[in-house]
Amino acid sequence: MATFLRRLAKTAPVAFPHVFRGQSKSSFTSFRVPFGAVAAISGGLSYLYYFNSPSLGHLDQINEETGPKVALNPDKWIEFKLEDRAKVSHNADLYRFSFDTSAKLGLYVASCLITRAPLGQDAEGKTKYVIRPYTPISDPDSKGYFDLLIKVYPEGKMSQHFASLKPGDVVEVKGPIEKLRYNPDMKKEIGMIAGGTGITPMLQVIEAILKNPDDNTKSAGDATNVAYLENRSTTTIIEPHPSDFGKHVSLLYANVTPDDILLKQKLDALAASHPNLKVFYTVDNPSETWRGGTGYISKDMAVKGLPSPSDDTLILVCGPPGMMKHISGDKENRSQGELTGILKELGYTAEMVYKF
Ligand SMILES: Cc1cc2nc3c(=O)[nH]c(=O)nc-3n(C[C@H](O)[C@H](O)[C@H](O)COP(=O)(O)OP(=O)(O)OC[C@H]3O[C@@H](n4cnc5c(N)ncnc54)[C@H](O)[C@@H]3O)c2cc1C
Repeated sequence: MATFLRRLAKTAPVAFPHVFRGQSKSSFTSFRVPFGAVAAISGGLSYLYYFNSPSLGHLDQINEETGPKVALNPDKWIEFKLEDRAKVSHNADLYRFSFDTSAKLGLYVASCLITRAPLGQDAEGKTKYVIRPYTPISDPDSKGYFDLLIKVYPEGKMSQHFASLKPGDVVEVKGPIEKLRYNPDMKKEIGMIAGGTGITPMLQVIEAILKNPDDNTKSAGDATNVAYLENRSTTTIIEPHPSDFGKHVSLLYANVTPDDILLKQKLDALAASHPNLKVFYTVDNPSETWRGGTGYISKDMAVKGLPSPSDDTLILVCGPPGMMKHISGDKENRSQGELTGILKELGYTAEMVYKF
């Protein structure tokens, strides 16, 4: 685990006087990865649930006869142990959870999971829970661990719960929750628009497209995506899946300030080592040295940065409600909702757009 943190530290542009909450047995290394501070994604799943009858499963309930050994169960809450955590920015933390090292998490690209935490008791003395979805940023093929990157809200019920966790604590998780099911033969041109923590599902898709199926270092036990990226961006020639070969991916990523950009160094290194990936950043409040775009994602940015409307184009959108309204219209309950906003005005159709 210390290796994980050390490697992650090396990707950081600036050393940061870290504050690790809680007590860790590991010897942490200071690091900082800029992280988006745009309001967290909200949507159909991002509301408060209260449950009174917990149905808790355990990792030993994995059924090895039904297929590959996976840790997640869509019908049971499973306890996952927090292995380690690290401060990523002024308001975001990276959490690594561990499980049976011979099992995969059971996530596919792109999906999320739901977490729940006890939140007091109801009038009858039964436990109430807060439930929130999160999108792991670790490789779905990794065995024995998964990583969550979570922005902390001062009054946020679940993010404050995460902020209080220390290694050894457990979190109850259920999933996967199906979102877009990516497959290499889907579309040739992939465009992405993300705001703040909306980058997390995009990372899953980007990594799936750029992934080399023969490269075993990707699933090495102690390697995060970030650490793996560091290795492969300097020493490894990437051979994409045949159907992903030549696929173009362009990402427009909006944040409030340059320091809020999540995993910028990782995205930059991926783009530098993969000519078929283009990343464009825009921020509301640029610094004096900022060289990216300024302001909300505009029609002009979309025209220049995204693949044109076509049957072979897919545009993925994920961000806070205001951004979704501006870009594509928000989701409605659990459906995609009507396509509106600048994507509609630019000639994209509902079939060409997926809202996370
Ligand atoms: C599919 C999906 C995937 C997601 N993946 C991620 C991820 O990978 N990482 C991540 O960080 N987030 C992710 N999110 C967002 C996440 O689910 C939570 O919404 C987020 O962490 C905030 O939850 P919370 O309980 O901490 O905050 P909440 O308690 O829901 O509060 C959120 C904010 O609203 C404010 N607020 C709360 N109640 C009120 C009120 N009554 N009036 C005014 N303001 C109020 C709070 O002060 C806080 O600022 C995802 C969301 C979705 C839908």
